[in-house]
Amino acid sequence: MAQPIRFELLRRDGHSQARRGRLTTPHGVIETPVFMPVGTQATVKTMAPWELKEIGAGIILSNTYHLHLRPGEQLIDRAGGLHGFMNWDGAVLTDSGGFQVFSLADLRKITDDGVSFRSHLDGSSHSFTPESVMAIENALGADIIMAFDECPPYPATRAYVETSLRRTVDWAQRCKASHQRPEEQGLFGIVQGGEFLDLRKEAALRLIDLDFPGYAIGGLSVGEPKPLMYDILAYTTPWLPVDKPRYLMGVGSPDDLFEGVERGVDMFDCVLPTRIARNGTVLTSEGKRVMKNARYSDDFLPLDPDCDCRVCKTFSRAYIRHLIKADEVLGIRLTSYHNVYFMLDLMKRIRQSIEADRFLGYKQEFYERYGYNEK
Ligand SMILES: CNc1nc2cc3nc[nH]c(=O)c3cc2[nH]1
Repeated sequence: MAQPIRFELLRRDGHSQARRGRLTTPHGVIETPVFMPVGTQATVKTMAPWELKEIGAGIILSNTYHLHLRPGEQLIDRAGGLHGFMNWDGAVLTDSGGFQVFSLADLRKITDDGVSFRSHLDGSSHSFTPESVMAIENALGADIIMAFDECPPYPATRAYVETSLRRTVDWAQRCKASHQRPEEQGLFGIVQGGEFLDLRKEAALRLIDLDFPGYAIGGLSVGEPKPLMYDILAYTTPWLPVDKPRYLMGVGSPDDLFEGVERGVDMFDCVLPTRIARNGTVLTSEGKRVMKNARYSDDFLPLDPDCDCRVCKTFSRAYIRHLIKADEVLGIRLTSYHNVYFMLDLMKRIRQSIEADRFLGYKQEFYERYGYNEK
């Protein structure tokens, strides 16, 4: 059977788990490690698809939970799936909704069959099962779809995590059995197991038996201390197939990208760059800058003098501060555009550093300038 998703491992770093790879999808070739901008409701907030294209975004994420509730997968299916609806010809990955049900919906009830919940929008009753979520993701038409899983809260007891792990593996099997478009959409399994390393290993091995084209590491970036997230990552990735992509869900900030790549992660997604942009905070090579700060009122430098993005080549900090202070919509468009460019450009430099066998050196260099001095 033709596989819609193919991964080539191009180079392994000699001094860490970092990898340089290439992910071929029905909507383009993605260089890894890759950062995926988040487009929850079929839009990366404030950005048009042609802007995403011009800054080099190859793949974006959208959310099954949100799009099922509004406008509904039937409408999107009639529009030609997410690609037709958004008029985006790059790749799309959809999350499977489990995490959003637990982080957004009300009155959730979870059983071995699935989850029932009330919409956070209008309180209407809904239920997700592996089969119903596959039907939604098949209708949305993403190139990569996530299996329906349960992301345990942090902290959670070992007993709770064990039950939810068993459920997640059982649901992964049911997703695989009910996936209607396996030749067009690659289905990734999601490794759970909480903070319990033996359960992480069990989850990985049981999902590998189901042979997915890629594996996500879930249950992280849910409030656990970062050192714990990094330790769980370092333990889990070696159990996953070296020739398949590893996707760390919901991560992360610039330092998380370095720490994740160093521990063998190929794919990342995070709302951070677009979320902080909407309150006027920008990412730069010298750290974050809060543009509302009065110190920028007559600062005529670009947001980041080292950045080649269109915003940094066109506008000053003073102008952007004015827009943000005046609540002018152009303000958050410019900060969003710059922040997404920053994350994509950072990932490009990380890929180049792996190719040049200087990943750890580049990490140290970035940390010192950005202000994460490890000393
Ligand atoms: C922002 N942090 C975060 N976003 C996530 C999305 C997820 N989706 C499915 N399954 C997960 O375990 C999961 C964990 C996540 N952590």
